[in-house]
Amino acid sequence: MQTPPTIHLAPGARPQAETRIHQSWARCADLDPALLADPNPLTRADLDLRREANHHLLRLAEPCLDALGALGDSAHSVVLLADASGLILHERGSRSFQDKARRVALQPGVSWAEPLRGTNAIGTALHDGRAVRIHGAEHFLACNSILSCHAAPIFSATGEILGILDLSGPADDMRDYVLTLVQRMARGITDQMLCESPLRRLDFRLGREPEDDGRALLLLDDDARIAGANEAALRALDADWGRLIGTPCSQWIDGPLHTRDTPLHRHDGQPLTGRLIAPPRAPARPVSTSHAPKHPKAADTRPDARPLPEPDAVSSPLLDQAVRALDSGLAVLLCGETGTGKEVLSRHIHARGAWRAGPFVAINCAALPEHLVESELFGYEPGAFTGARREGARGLLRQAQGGVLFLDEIGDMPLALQTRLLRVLQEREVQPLGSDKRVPLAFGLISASHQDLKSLVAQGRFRADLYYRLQDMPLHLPPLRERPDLAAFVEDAYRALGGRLSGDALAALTRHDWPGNYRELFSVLRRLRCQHPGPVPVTIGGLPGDIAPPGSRSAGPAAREPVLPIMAETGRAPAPQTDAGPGLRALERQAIEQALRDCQGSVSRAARRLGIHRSTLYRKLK
Ligand SMILES: Nc1ncnc2c1ncn2[C@@H]1O[C@H](COP(=O)(O)OP(=O)(O)OP(=O)(O)O)[C@@H](O)[C@H]1O
Repeated sequence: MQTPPTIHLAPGARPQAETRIHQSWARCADLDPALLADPNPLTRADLDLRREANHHLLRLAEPCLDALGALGDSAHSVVLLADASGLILHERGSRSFQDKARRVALQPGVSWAEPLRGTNAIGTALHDGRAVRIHGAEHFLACNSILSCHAAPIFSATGEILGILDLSGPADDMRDYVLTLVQRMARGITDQMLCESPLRRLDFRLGREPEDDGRALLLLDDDARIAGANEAALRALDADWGRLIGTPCSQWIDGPLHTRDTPLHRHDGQPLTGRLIAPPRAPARPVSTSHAPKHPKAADTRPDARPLPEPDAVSSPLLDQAVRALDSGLAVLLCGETGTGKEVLSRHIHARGAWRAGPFVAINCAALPEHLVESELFGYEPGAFTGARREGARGLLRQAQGGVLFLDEIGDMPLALQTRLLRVLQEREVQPLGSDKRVPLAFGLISASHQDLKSLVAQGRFRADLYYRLQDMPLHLPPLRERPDLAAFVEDAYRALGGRLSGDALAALTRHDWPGNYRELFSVLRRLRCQHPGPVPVTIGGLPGDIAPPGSRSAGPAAREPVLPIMAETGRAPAPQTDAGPGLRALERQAIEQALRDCQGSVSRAARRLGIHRSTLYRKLK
C-alpha cells in the first residue's frame, strides 16, 4: 500500500472533498498492480467505434471541447471527454502538455475508471456522480502526481451519467476556478440536450429576480408530466431525478404555465418565475399520405388502423425506456426473434413519444428493391434519372420528418447503402439525387433486427460504425418461451377469443417453443378456436400435431378432430398432419364458411380469424 495522500483543499472547498478522496483510496487499496501498471490503449479502429457509440454525446460536447480546449492551450492543460465507462474519447488543448500526459497514459483510448487507474478525477467523478479535483499526490498512482485534474459528470435529462468532462494540467499550476468552470461546461452539455428535446420545456428560477445559478429546466410531456430535468432544476425543487421523473409538474410547481415569464410557486410556497418554451421546430411539415411510396411492402407511411396489442408486463418497461431515450434524441435498436413484437413496440413508442404529432414511416430494409433503393430512400429531383417521376420524389427519409423513422430488418440493408445511410445520420442532412441542396432532417430513429447485428459486424456484413450509431439504446425483446407468465398469457389470449383450454392443452401450449413467437401463437389460437367453436374446453388431443406431445393426440375425445391444413403465417411449413384424410378439404371449406358467416362476409376479418393472409383466403375461395 502506498502512503496515504496529502489533500490539497482549495480555499473554500468543503471538507467532504477530503473524505471522498480518502474513500476512493480505500476502494483502490486492493487493486491489481498489473492492471494499474499497464494501461493498454485501444487500437485506432476500436477507439473509432467507441466514439461512434458516443456520437450523441460528442456532438453535444463539441462546442465545450473547443472552448475549454482554447483555454487549455493557453494554460498548458488538456481537456478530455470520457464515456460513461471512463474511457477517454477525445482530447484538446496544449500540445506540449498532451505529450507529458501521454507518458502517464492520460490519452484517448485509455480508461481512467478507478479500478484501472486508481483515484483520479475522471474515475472518482464517475464513481461518485459528482465533480471532483484530484491534485498531485492525491492521485493513487505515484506516477500521476504530476497532474492536477478537474472532472465533472455529464448527466442525461433523466440522470444517467453519459460521460465525464475533464481538464487536466501540471500539478505545479493549480487554479481554483477551474473545477467550477468544468462543472458549468458539463452542465451546459446537459442543458443543450434538454433544449434539443422535442418536448416542451419549462425554464424557471427560484425567486423573482434572475440569479446566477444556471437555468433550471424541466421537460414536460403532453400530460405535463416531468420527462427530464437538469441539475439546477433538482436544486430549485430540492429533489432528485428518481423522485421527479414521471410525476406531474403540478405536484412540484403551482401556477399557470405561460410562454412569457410568469410568477409561480414551489410546492412549499417559495416563489418561482418560469415560462414554457415550445420544442424546436422540425424543418418541414410531415408529409401527407399522397406521397406514399411506390413499394408499399418496403415502406409504410400510413397510419395503421389495426388496434395495437396493449403493452403488458413484459413490454411496458421496454416501452418506457425507449420513449425516454427517443425523446432525448437517442437512436433505439430493437432486437428480438421474428414475431416478438418489434414493430408493435415501435408503433407504441411513436404513439407515446414526443414525435407522435409527425408520421410513422416504417421501412422494411429487406424488401427494398435494390435498383431503386437510393432514390426511394433519399429522394430525387425532377428528371434526375431515366424513369424518374416528373415531379421528383421526397424520399422516405424526408417523409419521416417530424415523426419516427422505423428501419425494420436493418441487418439486411446492403453494405453500399449502409455507408450512405451512415453519412445521412451523421450529418442529419440528405442530398436528394440530382440536387445540389442538402435538406436538414429531424426525426426519431428506431431500427429493428431479428439477426444478431454484432455477429454480422464480426462477419463484415454490417458496418460497425453504423451499428454503433443505431444502438444508443439497445433493447432486447424476449421470445415468447421466456415469458415467465406464459401459461396465464396463453389462457387469457384464448379466453379473449371466447374459448377455453383444458389443463393439459394449456400445459402443452406453454411447453411449445414458439419459434414464430406472438405471430405464431395467435395464429394457432385463432385456428384452434375456429376448429373448436363451442364452449367445451379444448383438450390436448385437439391441439395441432407439432404442439401436442407424441401419443397425446389419441388421448381425448377431441383427438378425433382433424387439424385443418390451413397454413399459419409463421413463415414455416405447416406441421405434418398425422390425421390427414380425404375429408380435409371439405372440413377446411367448412371452417372458412363458418368464419365468413361469423364475420358477416368480411374476407379480411375472416382471414384474420383463421390466421391466414387475405390473399390466401381469396385463393382458397376460388
Ligand atoms: N405483446 C403482444 N401481445 C399480443 N400480440 C402481439 C404482441 N406483440 C406482437 N404481437 C402480434 O404479433 C405479430 C408480430 O408482431 P410484430 O410484427 O410487431 O413482430 P416483429 O418482431 O416486428 O416481427 P418480424 O421480425 O417478423 O418483423 C403481430 O400480429 C402483433 O400484433
